[in-house]
Amino acid sequence: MSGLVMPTGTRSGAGAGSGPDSGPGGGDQMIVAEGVSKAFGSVHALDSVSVSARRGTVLALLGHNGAGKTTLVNILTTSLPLSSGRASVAGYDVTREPFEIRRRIGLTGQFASVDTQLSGRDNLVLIARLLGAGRRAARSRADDLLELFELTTVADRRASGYSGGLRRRLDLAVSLVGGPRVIFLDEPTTGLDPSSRLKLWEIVEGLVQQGATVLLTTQYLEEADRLADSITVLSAGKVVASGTADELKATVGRRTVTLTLDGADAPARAGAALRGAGFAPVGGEDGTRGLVVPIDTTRDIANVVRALDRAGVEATELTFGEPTLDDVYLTLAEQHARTPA
Ligand SMILES: Nc1ncnc2c1ncn2[C@@H]1O[C@H](COP(=O)(O)OP(=O)(O)OP(=O)(O)O)[C@@H](O)[C@H]1O
Repeated sequence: MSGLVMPTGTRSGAGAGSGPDSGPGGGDQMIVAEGVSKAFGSVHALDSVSVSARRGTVLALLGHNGAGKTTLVNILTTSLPLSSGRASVAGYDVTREPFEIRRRIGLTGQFASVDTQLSGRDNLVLIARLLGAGRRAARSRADDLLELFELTTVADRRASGYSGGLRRRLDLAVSLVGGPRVIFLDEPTTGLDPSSRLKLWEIVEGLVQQGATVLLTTQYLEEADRLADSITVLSAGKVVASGTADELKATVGRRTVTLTLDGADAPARAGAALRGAGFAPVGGEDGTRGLVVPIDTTRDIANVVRALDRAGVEATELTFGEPTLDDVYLTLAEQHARTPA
C-alpha cells in the first residue's frame, strides 16, 4: 500500500505528538526491556529477557507456541506486571508510567478486538469518540483510515461478515485511531491467506516509513525476514539469538552448492575430488546423482567447479543456496533442546 500516512492524534496533547518519545538517556530507543522475567507460579514464561528497538524500526520476536512472546508484549503494553527487570516504551517506564505508555501505543492482538456487531466504520468512529474526538473529527478519522486500509467498499457492512484478512485490517486500523508511535502486533498474520498476509506486510512497511516503531511477534520466519530490522528468537522464555536476519543466517546457516551430475559413476568421482579439495559433500549414495556441498564463501563456488573439472565430471546443473531463517531456527531449537536447563 503506497502513500500510507500515519494518522495524527485525535486529542490535543494526547497520542503520538506529545511526551518525550524516548526516555532519559534513552536516545532513540522506543522499546527497551532489560533482564525482564515473568513467572506464573512455577512456570517461567520469561527468564531475563532483553530486547530493544530504535525509532522507525521493526523488531520481530520469533518463537514457537509458549516461547513467551505474548507475555513480553503484555508486559510492554502494561497489561501484565513484570516479576523482575525493567522495561520502557517511548521513554516511559512500564511500572511507574503505564498511562503515559497506553496513550502512545497501538496493539493488535491474536484475537481481534473489533465489535463484530458494528460496521467497520462504526468501530472506528466509536474508538475515535472514546479517545475524545468530536463527532465530525471522528467520522473524518474513520474515513481516512478506511481509505488507507482499503476498507471503503465494506465500511458499512457488519464486521461479523468480514473475511479474516478484512477483520485483521480493521483491527489494525482501530489500533491506529489514536496515532500511536509504537505499534505492537501480536501474530498479526496467523491464519491469513498469502495475499492477505502480503497486504498486511505492505501496511506495516508503510507505517514504519512514516516513523512508527513496530514490535511484531510471529511464528513465520518469512515474515521476520521480510519486515524486521532486528530479530530476537525466544525459546522457553529465554533469548536464544538476536541480530539482523543476515547476522542470524551467518551465525548458524551455511551456504551450499547443489550439483546435478551426469553419468553413473559421476557422484563417486565428484565426491572424491571434492573431498580431496577440502570439501565435505553430502549425497550421491544409492545411485542418486545430486550432491550438496557446504561452502563458506562465494569464492568456494569456483573451487568446487575446478575440483569437478580436474576429475573430468560434468554438472548438468549447479545452484547456489543461501541459508534461510528456517535453517537458523531449526539449528537454534536443536541446540536449545540439547542444552540442559
Ligand atoms: N496467565 C498465565 N498463567 C499461567 N501460565 C501462563 C499464563 N500466560 C502464559 N503462561 C505460560 O507462559 C508461557 C509463555 O506463554 P506465551 O503466551 O507468552 O507464549 P507465546 O510465545 O506467546 O505463545 P503463543 O504463540 O502460543 O501465543 C507458556 O508456558 C504459557 O503456558
